Amino acid sequence: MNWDDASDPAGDRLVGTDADGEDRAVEAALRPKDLGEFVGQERVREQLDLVLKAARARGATADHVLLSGAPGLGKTTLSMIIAAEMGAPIRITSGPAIQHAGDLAAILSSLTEGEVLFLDEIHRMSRPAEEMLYMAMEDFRVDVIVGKGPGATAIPLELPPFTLVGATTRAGLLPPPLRDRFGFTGHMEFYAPAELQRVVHRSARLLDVEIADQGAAEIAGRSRGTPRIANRLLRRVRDYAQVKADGVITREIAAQALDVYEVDARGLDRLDRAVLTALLKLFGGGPVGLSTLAVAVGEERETVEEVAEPFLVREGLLARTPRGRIATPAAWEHLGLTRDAGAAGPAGTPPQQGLFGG
Ligand SMILES: Nc1ncnc2c1ncn2[C@@H]1O[C@H](COP(=O)(O)OP(=O)(O)OP(=O)(O)O)[C@@H](O)[C@H]1O
Repeated sequence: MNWDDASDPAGDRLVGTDADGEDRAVEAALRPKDLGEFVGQERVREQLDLVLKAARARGATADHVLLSGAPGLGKTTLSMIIAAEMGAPIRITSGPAIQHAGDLAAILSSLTEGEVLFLDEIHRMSRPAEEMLYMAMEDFRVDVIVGKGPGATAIPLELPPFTLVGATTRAGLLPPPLRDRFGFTGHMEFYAPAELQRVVHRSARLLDVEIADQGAAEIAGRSRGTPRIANRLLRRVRDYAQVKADGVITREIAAQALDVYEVDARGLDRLDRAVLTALLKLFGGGPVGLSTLAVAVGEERETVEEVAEPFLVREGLLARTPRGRIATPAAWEHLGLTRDAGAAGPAGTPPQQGLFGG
């Protein structure tokens, strides 16, 4: 799975990790503004706090920072916090937007002293731009090439000191020379339910929504460890609470609302459950090949592999083995099936363990 393949084939999913238009509109209002407000990620927060405090004490520009982690965990938010804590402006761009070294030169040469440059999906920059970035990060200088062929000349351009904040879904995707030029690397983890509960409470307060502790816990438990999803589910639950109740989000209201939206107690949506149900009911828990599984749920191979499976694997419900996909005991338990009953299938499909796994 390629986390960074932002073209999510099931992009309108309530539990999708990429930001949609509505997310973007609301996220600006929900972003924590300083490290104190930023929930969770204790280790990264503490380390970053030291880096920034030390830079401020020296009156220097902060070291370059690399943030790695899945989408929606708060990398953009943290980069804005870094700028705010340093009292510096921030410029936001992304790897795919920088296709030519010239694009990067234009951005770099217009930075002001101390400015934070946030480069999202930094691993998707073009190679020439990447090489230009090495020198810019290390020496605050770039060589702008003028002309072509034997007559081409490199004109050195001095840059003001700046802080690069790079974000990537996996630090391992970066070439070592780039990775080594960051003074600090923070790995963002998925959030624990209690942390997400705090995110939900905070967002509810900002959105002026009344929510009970158990209501926030119910949303948090279904948010797949991701604040972006928690905030999105909160908005849908708020709609439900307004239309079907008195606007207050209790545990029951949150559970009913998310059942309507087909996000189950563990955060699986319709697609995840379809994959798991097919694996259990039609193939006796596997092993079964990806293509067969995809046909069984009427989806593209890529959709099953890139959209549904990563979370199922992370949750320990499905395993990818050389012989095919297999369900774990937790999958049977989650769907309330037993091996024999499950393998019999809903419409009397014969058990198929022998055929597929044995
Ligand atoms: N630690 C946190 N505390 C409170 N809210 C958070 C936290 N992390 C993220 N959020 C909220 O989650 C939403 C998504 O965060 P953000 O855009 O920073 O994620 P991201 O990692 O940059 O995602 P992407 O990689 O897709 O750009 C924002 O609305 C932000 O307010």
